[in-house]
Amino acid sequence: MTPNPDLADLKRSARSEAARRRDAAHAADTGAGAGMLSAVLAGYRGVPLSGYMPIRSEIDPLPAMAEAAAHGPVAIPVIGAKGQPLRFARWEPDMTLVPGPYGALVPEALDFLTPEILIVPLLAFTRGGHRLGYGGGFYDRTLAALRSARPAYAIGFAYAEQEAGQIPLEPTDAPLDLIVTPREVISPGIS
Ligand SMILES: Nc1nc2c(c(=O)[nH]1)N(C=O)[C@@H](CNc1ccc(C(=O)N[C@@H](CCC(=O)O)C(=O)O)cc1)CN2
Ligand SMILES: Nc1ncnc2c1ncn2[C@@H]1O[C@H](COP(=O)(O)OP(=O)(O)OP(=O)(O)O)[C@@H](O)[C@H]1O
Repeated sequence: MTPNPDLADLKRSARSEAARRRDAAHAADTGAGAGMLSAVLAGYRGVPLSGYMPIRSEIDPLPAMAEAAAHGPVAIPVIGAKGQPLRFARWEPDMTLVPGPYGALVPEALDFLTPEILIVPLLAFTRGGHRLGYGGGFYDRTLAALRSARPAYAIGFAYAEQEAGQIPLEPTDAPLDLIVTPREVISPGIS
């Protein structure tokens, strides 16, 4: 696809503004988010789940992942190569992790699985289910690939302050099915 310089500029400035807002929310975090996420995930016990190892000021899903791991398989993302979908390696609380590309930790021993529910990190979201990430297109490619075979349920996990009125969109942006914040659970399309 021909790159669109205006859209790239818009996304770049949306990312830096969103990162500033997330940093401020992170500094004031009271830890309430993981409880909201656990309550949602309790409805899907035993379904293969992917979480993430938080980097920068991402909201921490680890307590909810640990609880889910007591009931079924949980994985974390592993970057194979730039421009390729993510892969997901089985995660257990207290397992040995090593630094992966871009600083996120990955399991030392890789046991890959296919998640059906994905807890998706983000910089900004809209109530309509649009998402802004770091610009690698990793989750967009991953959700597109997973959804070409079977439904994959994407749960955006974020601070309430990461909500944006609108996000510059590309045709390849994969929508979120649900958004969980420490304050509320948002079903895009139902307002
Ligand atoms: N915790 C966590 N783990 C994750 C992700 C994530 O978003 N959060 N990923 C989700 O994909 C993958 C890592 N992806 C990343 C992609 C890009 C950058 C990054 O630093 N990008 C540059 C800008 C690059 C550009 O604009 O071309 C930056 O933000 O400065 C970081 C992580 C896999 N693991
Ligand atoms: N399914 C796809 N197939 C091919 N290219 C894609 C796909 N999804 C995204 N891209 C490309 O990847 C690049 C980055 O996408 P985008 O800016 O939406 O990333 P992001 O959602 O912010 O990042 P991430 O998903 O890694 O957190 C864009 O140039 C986009 O066109």
